[in-house]
Amino acid sequence: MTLPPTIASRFLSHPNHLGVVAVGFNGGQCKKGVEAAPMALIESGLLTQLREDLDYDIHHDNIIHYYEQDIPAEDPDHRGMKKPRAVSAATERISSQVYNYAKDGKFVLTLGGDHSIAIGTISGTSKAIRERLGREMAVIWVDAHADINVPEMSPSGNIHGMPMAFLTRLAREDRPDIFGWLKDEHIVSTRKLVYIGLRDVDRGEKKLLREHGIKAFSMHDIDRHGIGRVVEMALAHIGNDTPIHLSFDVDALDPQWAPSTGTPVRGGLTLREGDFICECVHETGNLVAMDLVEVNPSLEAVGAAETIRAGCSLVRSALGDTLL
Ligand SMILES: NC(=[NH2+])NCCC[C@H](N)C(=O)O
Ligand SMILES: [Mn+2]
Ligand SMILES: [Mn+2]
Repeated sequence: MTLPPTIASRFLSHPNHLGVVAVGFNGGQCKKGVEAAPMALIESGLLTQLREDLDYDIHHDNIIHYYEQDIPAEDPDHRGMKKPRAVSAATERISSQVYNYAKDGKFVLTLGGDHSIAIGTISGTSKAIRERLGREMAVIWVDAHADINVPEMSPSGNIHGMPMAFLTRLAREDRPDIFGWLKDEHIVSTRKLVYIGLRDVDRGEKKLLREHGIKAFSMHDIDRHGIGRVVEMALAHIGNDTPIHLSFDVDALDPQWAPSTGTPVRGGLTLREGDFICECVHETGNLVAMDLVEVNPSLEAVGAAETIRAGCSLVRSALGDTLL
């Protein structure tokens, strides 16, 4: 029997080539342990499965990057942000790692790390897609949280709650050592951003989503319409001719499925619903990159193996694994 074809994104020149970036970074929030996720995911066999079961040609430097050389000795708060220089330096480097794979027309899979790393991943694909195809890319952000706080309105100062603000330029900073390296080619339009799974959105974030008309499907919408209809509406908003970057925060899943994460929120997606989102995004043939973030194997230790298994399942689904 031949393997089922993994559909390739029609936007990639090497759709079966997978560039993997293992990002052991935890500086966007305050809990230790999230830096161990890429190692745990890889040790559980994720890359082997992608190679052997799904036929991907894996490009990986076999290094888990911790970006220690990028962490400055002094890193005082700036505009209420914690560790702004460390996060800026790490994400600047991640951005060029992701860009280097994406510019060759490879699919880019990034294993986080906390969600601040999306400042690097999304800016990297966005720039490569602009250069290669002369077009803007869309972002599907699957998360309990909107992660679109402008620094001044963040309740925590944790940058993992802010990446979409910097990526859309709702937050701007000109200092080159604090995200000033983000240029126009890195930016994503608020019209091309869609959220799925939201249930813990800060007051200021709700205001931003409303004011900028950002498309968002909360758990309420999923309860009302069902996951099938919600994914259909999310994809319809993006349109069928736009490359997609999928940023999946494992805390979008209910803690029942993914307890080992830094900011769990009850009332989330089932693992099947999470996988279904990934399967549907894959089926568009437009997916060019995926992030899996916020797996923290040291939290809720009894649930760590389950959380890692859930993460692997999400990645396989997004990369074309099918049930039949
Ligand atoms: N990537 C995450 N898990 N983000 C959680 C963010 C929580 C909260 N909204 C904050 O800004 O601090
Ligand atoms: Mn989250
Ligand atoms: Mn998040």
